[in-house]
Parts: sequence; C-alpha cells; structure tokens
Amino acid sequence: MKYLILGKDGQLSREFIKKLENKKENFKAFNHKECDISDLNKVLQVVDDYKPDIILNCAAYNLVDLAEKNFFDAYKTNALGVKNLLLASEKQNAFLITYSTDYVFDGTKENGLYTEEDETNPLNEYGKSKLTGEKWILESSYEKFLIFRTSWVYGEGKQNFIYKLLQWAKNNEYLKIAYDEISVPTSTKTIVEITLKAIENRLTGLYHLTNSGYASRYEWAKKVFDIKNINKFIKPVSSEIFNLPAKRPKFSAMSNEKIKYLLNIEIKNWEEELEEVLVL
Ligand SMILES: NC(=O)C1=CN([C@@H]2O[C@H](COP(=O)(O)OP(=O)(O)OC[C@H]3O[C@@H](n4cnc5c(N)ncnc54)[C@H](OP(=O)(O)O)[C@@H]3O)[C@@H](O)[C@H]2O)C=CC1
Ligand SMILES: Cc1cn([C@H]2C[C@H](O)[C@@H](COP(=O)(O)OP(=O)(O)O[C@H]3O[C@@H](C)C(=O)[C@@H](O)[C@H]3O)O2)c(=O)[nH]c1=O
Repeated sequence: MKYLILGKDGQLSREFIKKLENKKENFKAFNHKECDISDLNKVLQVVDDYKPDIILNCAAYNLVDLAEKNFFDAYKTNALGVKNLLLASEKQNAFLITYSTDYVFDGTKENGLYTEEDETNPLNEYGKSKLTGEKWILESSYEKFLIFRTSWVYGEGKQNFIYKLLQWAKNNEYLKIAYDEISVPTSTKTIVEITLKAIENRLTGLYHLTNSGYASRYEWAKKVFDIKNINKFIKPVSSEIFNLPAKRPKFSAMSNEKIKYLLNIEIKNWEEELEEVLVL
C-alpha cells in the first residue's frame, strides 16, 4: 500500500510519518513548499508521479483568529485544497482521507455531545472553510473517502494549546484560562491509530474522531500542569475577556460512539491519554 501525505511539517503529519516508518509502509510526504494543495496542477502532478493508494491530507490553514481577516487563504487551503485532492483521488482511483473540526458546530447543543447527524453552523471563517471542504467531498459522487472531525489536537509541534500554555507559563506570573470553552483534547497518536484501523476495516464516510470525555480549557490546563509538575496559579476566567477576533463555540465536544462501535474498539479518555503522551 502506498501513502501520499500532504502537509508534511504539521503535528498530525509527523505522527503519521513516525507510525508508517515503524510499520515499514511505503509513503511519500510533501510539505507546503513542495506541494501546495491549493495548486491543482501541482497536486495532479504529484499524484500522477507517485500513484498512491491512499492520500492523507494533513495540510490545513489552522490559524483561527487570522482566518477572520485572511479568509481567502483559509478557503484556498481548507476548501479548494480539499477539492483539488478529491479530483486527484478520483483520477487516480485513490482513497482520500482528510480531517475537519469541532468548529463546524456553533456550540449551542444542550442535550449531549455532538454526533455526526447534528446540524452544522460554524461561527468563524476557519470553521466555515473546513465545512466547505467537507461539502465538496460529501456532495460529490466519489465514495472512496474518510472525513474525520477531530478537536483540540495536540502532538509534536507548535500549533496546539499545550505548546501555547507552556509558553504563557514561562512568561507570566499566573495564567488566566477560559472555563467556558469545552471540547475534547485529542492526541495525534489517537488520530493516527484509529485512522489506520479505519483503513484496515475499509470504512468510508464521515466520523467524529476524538479521545473520550470532555474538558474546559481550564481543566485541560490544570491537568497539563499536574502532569508536568508546574506550580503556577491558574485563574479560571470567561473567554470573553480575551476579545479574540474569531468567535469560538462554547461547547463543541463530539461523540466518538459511532466510530467506536463500527471498529469495535475503546478510545482512551482524554486525561488518561494526556498522562501517557506527556510523560513519554
Ligand atoms: N490543531 C488542532 O487543534 C486541530 C486540527 N484539526 C485538523 O486536523 C488536521 C491536522 O492539523 P494539525 O496537524 O494540527 O495542523 P498543523 O497546523 O500542525 O499543520 C498543518 C500543515 O499544513 C501545512 N499547510 C498549510 N497550508 C497548506 C497548503 N495550502 N498546502 C500544503 N500544506 C499546507 C502547514 O504548513 P505551513 O505552516 O508551512 O503553512 C502545516 O505544516 C487539519 O485538517 C486540521 O484542520 C482539527 C481540529 C483541531
Ligand atoms: C490568550 C489566551 C487564550 N485562552 C483561550 C481562549 C481561546 O479561545 C483559546 C485559544 O487557544 P488556541 O489558539 O489553541 O485555540 P484555537 O486555535 O481556537 O484551537 C482550535 O484550533 C482549531 C485548528 C481547531 O480545529 C479546534 O479544534 C481548536 O483546537 O485559548 C486562554 O484560556 N488564556 C489565554 O491567556
């Protein structure tokens, strides 16, 4: 099986590369400079040269606040880029795997976690661009795809809350962390393991893929400091005080029941997973 990975330098990509190398699988990975997924000709050329069985799209424009003003850049990668990969997958008859976000929801659901059947209603440009990417695939007639919606992803890299938290801890006497944003911290390790299991089981379609349980940003930060023995005061605050450009959903935790059921697996609770990943 040949895997083609786009967005090589990102945190999810790095985990895939580690895993595929361990499993001695055949793969080729391209970073943003080497293959910009918004460039259709480049995408077609790369796919035609390598002829992959599986295309793993780990490329994304993830700068949630900047996307409010640079929405064209966000759409170019998160929507048009996905459409280009879909066209190339169809041409090559390859299986396309791509990732979306809990930010496709508005966070107002009152009776439980978001399921795959719930209505979407993104509050910010990043969420809208990711949802447009999803729709290109779902509304096409091509069936060889997997879309995984995930949330609050952390792994090796800087584009995650834990990295930011540790930076804030270095530079501040105490931290103010939001208690009113709730979702599911999810490790790249979990995402990679379950993606590979889903491929093995020939699953297709759209699924929510997160660790289990949920937490506020405040609870997440407390847990990180506990594990890392960081003795710094964290004050729980409302996210409103940060006055950030992008609106975020207040409660966007997603249910992973569907994928657990179909693959007949358990998925670790976010706290247990964090303990395991952070002490490694
Ligand atoms: N991080 C998170 O909290 C969450 C992520 N997701 C989704 O999970 C997936 C993986 O995210 P993650 O690993 O965290 O992302 P990262 O931000 O760590 O990595 C994304 C990579 O994509 C590259 N990239 C950006 N634009 C393009 C482009 N046009 N063509 C090719 N490469 C490009 C970036 O390169 P460069 O920096 O050089 O531009 C970067 O290396 C994404 O689909 C993301 O939207 C979903 C929920 C939460
Ligand atoms: C500056 C600051 C922010 N915050 C909170 C409020 C704010 O919404 C949040 C911002 O953290 P981040 O920048 O990590 O959040 P954000 O980039 O919005 O994270 C999201 O990224 C995209 C890619 C996703 O798909 C989502 O699942 C989610 O992971 O942190 C604090 O609690 N304390 C602070 O001092």
